[in-house]
Amino acid sequence: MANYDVIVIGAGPGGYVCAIRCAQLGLKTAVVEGRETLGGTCLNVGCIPSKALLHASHQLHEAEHNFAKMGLKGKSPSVDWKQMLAYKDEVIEGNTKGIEFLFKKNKIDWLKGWGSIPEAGKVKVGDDTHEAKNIIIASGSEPASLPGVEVDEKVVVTSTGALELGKIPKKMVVIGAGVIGLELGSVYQRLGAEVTVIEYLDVITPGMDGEVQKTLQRILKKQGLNFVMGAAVQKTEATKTKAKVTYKLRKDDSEHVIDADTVLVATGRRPYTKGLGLDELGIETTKGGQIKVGKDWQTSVKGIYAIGDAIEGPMLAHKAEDEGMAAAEQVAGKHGHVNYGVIPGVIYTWPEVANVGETEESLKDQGRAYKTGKFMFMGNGRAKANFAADGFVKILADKETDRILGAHIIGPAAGELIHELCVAMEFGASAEDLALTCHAHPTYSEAVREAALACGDGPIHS
Ligand SMILES: Cc1cc2nc3c(=O)[nH]c(=O)nc-3n(C[C@H](O)[C@H](O)[C@H](O)COP(=O)(O)OP(=O)(O)OC[C@H]3O[C@@H](n4cnc5c(N)ncnc54)[C@H](O)[C@@H]3O)c2cc1C
Ligand SMILES: NC(=O)c1ccc[n+]([C@@H]2O[C@H](COP(=O)([O-])OP(=O)(O)OC[C@H]3O[C@@H](n4cnc5c(N)ncnc54)[C@H](O)[C@@H]3O)[C@@H](O)[C@H]2O)c1
Repeated sequence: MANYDVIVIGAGPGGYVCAIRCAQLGLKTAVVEGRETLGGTCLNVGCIPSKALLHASHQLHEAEHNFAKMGLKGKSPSVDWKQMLAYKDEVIEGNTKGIEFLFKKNKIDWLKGWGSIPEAGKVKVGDDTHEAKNIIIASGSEPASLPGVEVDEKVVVTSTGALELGKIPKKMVVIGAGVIGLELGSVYQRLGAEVTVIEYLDVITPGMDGEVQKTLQRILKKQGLNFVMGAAVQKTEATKTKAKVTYKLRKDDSEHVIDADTVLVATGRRPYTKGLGLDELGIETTKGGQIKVGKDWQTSVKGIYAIGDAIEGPMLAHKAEDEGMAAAEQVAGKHGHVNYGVIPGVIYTWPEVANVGETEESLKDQGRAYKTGKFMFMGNGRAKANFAADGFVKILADKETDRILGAHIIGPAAGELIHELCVAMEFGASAEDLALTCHAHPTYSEAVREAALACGDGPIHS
């Protein structure tokens, strides 16, 4: 069979980006993918379809809540669920076909099927064994399971099933107030479902800045999402059309039961490495099943690398992409680099939430002296005009040097605004550097500048 410089296993954002960079660097490259389409979890059942449904349902929310205020009167649109799903599928197809085009353009072979690694330097796909000087595992992740909860992807679903429900449920229970639970919970709440989110902890979106957690939960509650906090789900019992969810409140151990048409299990994801032959190869993994890698993304076996959701770190598409590019550069004899301190996270609810770097909590834990510059979107003219004045920008800077250490945004276009702060942090900028940069008016970005001003002598509009 063919000989390659590199075979990448998995065509998600980690794998396909890695393969394109390998090809750009002159390496003969193939990608093994078992799915029918390229793009992995992100393009097929993750980032892209969920954002399509968030976009569509947000338009409905705007029509129902804000159009009349602007003088746009008349009946709000009704929901044609089949058409909404068709739109979502078209978006997926456009994106996955786009990766096929990029593979052809970069002369990357797609080896169709599920791959395994019989020994270093060899990848088996079906009956064929291919040789490769380097192998990069980018096999991604799958939804974590929950004891007592049996997923049928019809009534009790993971995010995958939730992206193609037969109909909009009247009552939905979401287990887990993490990113998936809040994004997809918001979709169905906007489309008319009564959504209850059951969360084990006392806060939503663990790990995020505490003030943002509280603000987001308050806003989502106001939009109509119900929360049961500090509750451990014990079991689900499903028929063909309904389910009962039993949970225990941690504070008093009392047991409660709630009914739903659909139960979304969104309690995290775990690495997917089934069938690769890791144990036989002696590739070391963590207790959580992540493949262990060194600073160059090489595993414990020489010539075999791993990236993306299959290794440690945040399970995010852009983190996987960055590792894909860096690993490709390592393989090509260059110096790949990922700055793990500047990986943004975005939750695509309305308002959006975005963060990068340290939180107040992590800085306190480190005992590091910091200052906070905060600006409410209420003082931003563009946000007020667009009914988007909920939320704030918060910048955390070193108390002595003024260097930006982290930023937290809840508000309109937070997922775009955060990148100004990422670039600033990459360049080692101070809050004053941002505060002295002219920002166009009227833009949401002015709120970022005002937060930077708040780290110094104070913002203008509050
Ligand atoms: C509902 C949802 C929404 C999300 N939204 C976002 C978001 O908005 N932003 C964000 O940054 N992240 C988001 N994520 C997370 C994001 O999808 C992942 O972090 C990202 O896809 C990881 O990329 P990856 O390349 O490591 O793996 P994956 O995308 O999981 O791709 C791995 C690929 O490898 C293939 N594969 C596995 N084993 C083999 C094998 N042995 N042989 C052949 N092929 C194999 C799989 O079929 C799969 O296609 C979301 C996830 C979900 C579930
Ligand atoms: N916008 C984005 O970037 C985006 C969107 C979707 C998914 N993702 C990625 O996908 C991954 C998985 O997302 P997720 O939302 O499933 O996981 P998550 O880790 O974000 O959240 C899981 C939540 O479930 C809770 N939980 C765990 N066990 C529970 C139980 N028994 N009962 C009640 N609650 C329980 C946790 O406390 C946590 O709040 C995340 O790592 C995320 O980064 C990212």
